[in-house]
Amino acid sequence: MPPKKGAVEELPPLLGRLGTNLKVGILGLPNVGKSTFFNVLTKSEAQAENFPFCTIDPNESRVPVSDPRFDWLCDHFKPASKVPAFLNVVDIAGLVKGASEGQGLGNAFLSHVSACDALFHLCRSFEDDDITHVEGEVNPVRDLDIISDELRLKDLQYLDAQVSKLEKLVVRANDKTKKIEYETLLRVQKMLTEEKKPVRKEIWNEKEIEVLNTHLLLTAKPLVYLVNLSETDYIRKKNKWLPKIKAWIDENDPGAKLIPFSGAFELKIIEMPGDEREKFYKEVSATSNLDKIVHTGYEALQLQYFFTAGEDEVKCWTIQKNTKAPQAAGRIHTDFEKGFIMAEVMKVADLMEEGSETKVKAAGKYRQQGRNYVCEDGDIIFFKFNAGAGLTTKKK
Ligand SMILES: Nc1ncnc2c1ncn2[C@@H]1O[C@H](COP(=O)(O)OP(=O)(O)OP(=O)(O)O)[C@@H](O)[C@H]1O
Ligand SMILES: [Mg+2]
Repeated sequence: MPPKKGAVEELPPLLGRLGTNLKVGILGLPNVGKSTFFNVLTKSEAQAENFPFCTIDPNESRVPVSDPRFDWLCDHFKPASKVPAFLNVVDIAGLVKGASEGQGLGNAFLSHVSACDALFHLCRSFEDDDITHVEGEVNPVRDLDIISDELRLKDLQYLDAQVSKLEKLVVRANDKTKKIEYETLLRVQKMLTEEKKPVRKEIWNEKEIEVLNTHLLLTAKPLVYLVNLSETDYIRKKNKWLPKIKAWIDENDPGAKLIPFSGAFELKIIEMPGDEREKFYKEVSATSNLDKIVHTGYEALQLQYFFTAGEDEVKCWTIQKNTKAPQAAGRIHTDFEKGFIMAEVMKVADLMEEGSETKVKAAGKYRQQGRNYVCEDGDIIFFKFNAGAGLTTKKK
């Protein structure tokens, strides 16, 4: 049956926590360069020392997401206030083999992972005899196995308890309301045990996603692999482990992103004044990879943003993918969502091409969208809403 006219059509839910204040955690063995990466990323002062477990409490910071469209809008409107989008990043303590059984920082560590919505899985591919490796020698492929096993084992441990609780209700007490939950978790348990496949790799239906979103398993979190190279290897774009890491990903996490970077290279350029840095980039034919990492992390969180733009302010408003216009309006104020009338949408590319809002309108590219409009990344939106007493207000 076609949906009723004017009704809001439902889109399939996303796997993961609902909300816009999502964060990406930096995951890896001790002493692989997580805090160094966090520091260069956030230019903050979290401890980066040459000894395992130097980061005990998770450090959290936010990093602006660069966007030439945002820069162009700021240049165009010259607003008093400029607010970019941010990626929330958490530096987590190192995980060791056996963490799921309480080794190292064990469960405390895993609860920090659990609080994140996506993960940068960082592995060490730089040699340095002065920097201790908890497993003896550098071998990122073995390290990838250790970490992914720990996450899987932790999920299994959690599932064992949940499944036996649900079994009592569904099988013994015939509670039909818990049947889907029980069956979904059984399927996850089987998949993690027999195929060793992470939850994020399976295609789930809507009901299953609803169940999974009440459990938030560690292997359901989107993951981006970061390989920490020596400065020399990063510059020459070569390292003996890279093909092996790629092969490991193809086998264990096909389709996942792999981004090489170098903590040492990034530390060096962070100290340089802008013009010196540009000169150095040319000299070595390499540039920082941090921007790419930030964008990939933001995408892994399934986030995007729309703009509000005017002389007062140019601002990026973070929304989850598949967000409809009324909910996007609700990001600005709950009244915008409650009294939503329409969204007036303009594309940055059209504004760039035409030169002004008036010309975009004249060219017929300024669109009025209703409740079912799914916001697209980088839309410039003006919401019209009914402010309680029947008053129609247009708000930027
Ligand atoms: N690409 C690199 N090349 C050489 N040395 C590096 C590189 N990246 C990081 N290091 C060095 O490795 C050491 C460990 O780094 P860091 O403290 O960032 O690790 P960590 O993963 O946060 O450790 P922990 O789990 O103990 O918190 C530091 O001395 C750092 O300067
Ligand atoms: Mg650290």
